[in-house]
Amino acid sequence: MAKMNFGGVVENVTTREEFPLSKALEVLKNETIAVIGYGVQGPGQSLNLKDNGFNVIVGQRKNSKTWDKAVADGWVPGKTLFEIEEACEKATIIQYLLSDAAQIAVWPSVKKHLTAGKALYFSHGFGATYSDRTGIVPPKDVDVIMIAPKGSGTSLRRLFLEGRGLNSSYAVLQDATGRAMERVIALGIGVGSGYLFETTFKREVYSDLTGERGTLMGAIQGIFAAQYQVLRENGHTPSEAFNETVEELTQSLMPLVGENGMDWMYANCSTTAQRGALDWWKPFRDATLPVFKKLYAEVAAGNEAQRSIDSNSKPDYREKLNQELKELRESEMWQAGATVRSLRPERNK
Ligand SMILES: NC(=O)C1=CN([C@@H]2O[C@H](COP(=O)(O)OP(=O)(O)OC[C@H]3O[C@@H](n4cnc5c(N)ncnc54)[C@H](O)[C@@H]3O)[C@@H](O)[C@H]2O)C=CC1
Ligand SMILES: CC(=O)[C@](C)(O)C(=O)O
Ligand SMILES: [Mg+2]
Ligand SMILES: [Mg+2]
Repeated sequence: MAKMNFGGVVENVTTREEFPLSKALEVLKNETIAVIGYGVQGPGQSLNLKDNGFNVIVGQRKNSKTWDKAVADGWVPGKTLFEIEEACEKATIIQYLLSDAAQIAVWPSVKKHLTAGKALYFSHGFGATYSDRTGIVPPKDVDVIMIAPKGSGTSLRRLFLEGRGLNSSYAVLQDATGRAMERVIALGIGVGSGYLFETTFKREVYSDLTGERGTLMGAIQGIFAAQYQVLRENGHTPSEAFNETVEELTQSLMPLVGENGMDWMYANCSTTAQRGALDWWKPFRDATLPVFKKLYAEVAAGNEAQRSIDSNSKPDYREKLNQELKELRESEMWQAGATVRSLRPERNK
């Protein structure tokens, strides 16, 4: 474990240099890892583990779309692909990668197979932190660990194939075997993490729920929609409004931020833009600060978790979500976006 200085605060991190793949393979050489669920994280983590040489099987409901997807991805029924309970029985490490709501419903079937010395692995602090709402209370004689990749399972796989790696946080909630820490770090390296930073289950779920509702997903759509509306109300065309709100950000400016930070992106824009951005970021911060404070309080109170459990446990939750995504897709702004994307020269090759 290395100590790294993050803007003046020293934290524990683990990199592939100090914990190479060879060491991870050694630590887990006698383990059978069962990845339960084949939605978004399941494919990314299981395929990366397999390509890295670990002993991994997949557990998924038969007669489901994702069972077929697992078969198409090369998992073999009866050999490396099983019904959930069968996979849990064979496993020494159970990676519980069902949706957070489904984890509640399936918990009794998984718990049954959590015999002494096994490890229960999550990719989110949700189920165990909000145990009063989820009923997920692991037996005392198993390790309870977490690797939470900080991004979509789709990116986890894509970056792995490019020889890069998404960062993940890790935590140990219960160490029954004395091996929980080496198990979790080895798994973090195995699933293809770029580096690992330390957290707790509670801190992970509070920050993750805040981030996805905030700047990563919710707030960004909100601020896009507000600016687009103002531009349209003032007579700007959809193409102009979309370009000045979204396209320039995703295609030109955000990649620069990702590469070298905000000041570097600013420095690569006009002095006119720099003057304005440096003046206006603070009013935007001040306007949104109360919303972020409210959001965090809702997360900490468990209300966001409860809302997600309630809505995603309904039988038609997928149809409802798809309907809302469709409304977003069919809004003028994102329809304009579809046309803008179709005009990117590389799409016409
Ligand atoms: N989506 C992502 O990229 C990320 C997800 N996570 C966490 O990883 C975990 C897995 O999330 P996702 O991959 O998004 O899950 P998901 O929503 O894609 O669902 C995973 C699987 O659950 C199965 N499933 C749903 N309901 C079921 C039921 N009642 N019985 C049996 N199986 C059922 C689906 O068939 C699917 O294979 C969650 O804890 C999530 O918070 C963490 C980081 C990013
Ligand atoms: C991709 C990710 O890490 C999220 C946004 O937190 C999630 O999918 O839950
Ligand atoms: Mg996340
Ligand atoms: Mg999340």
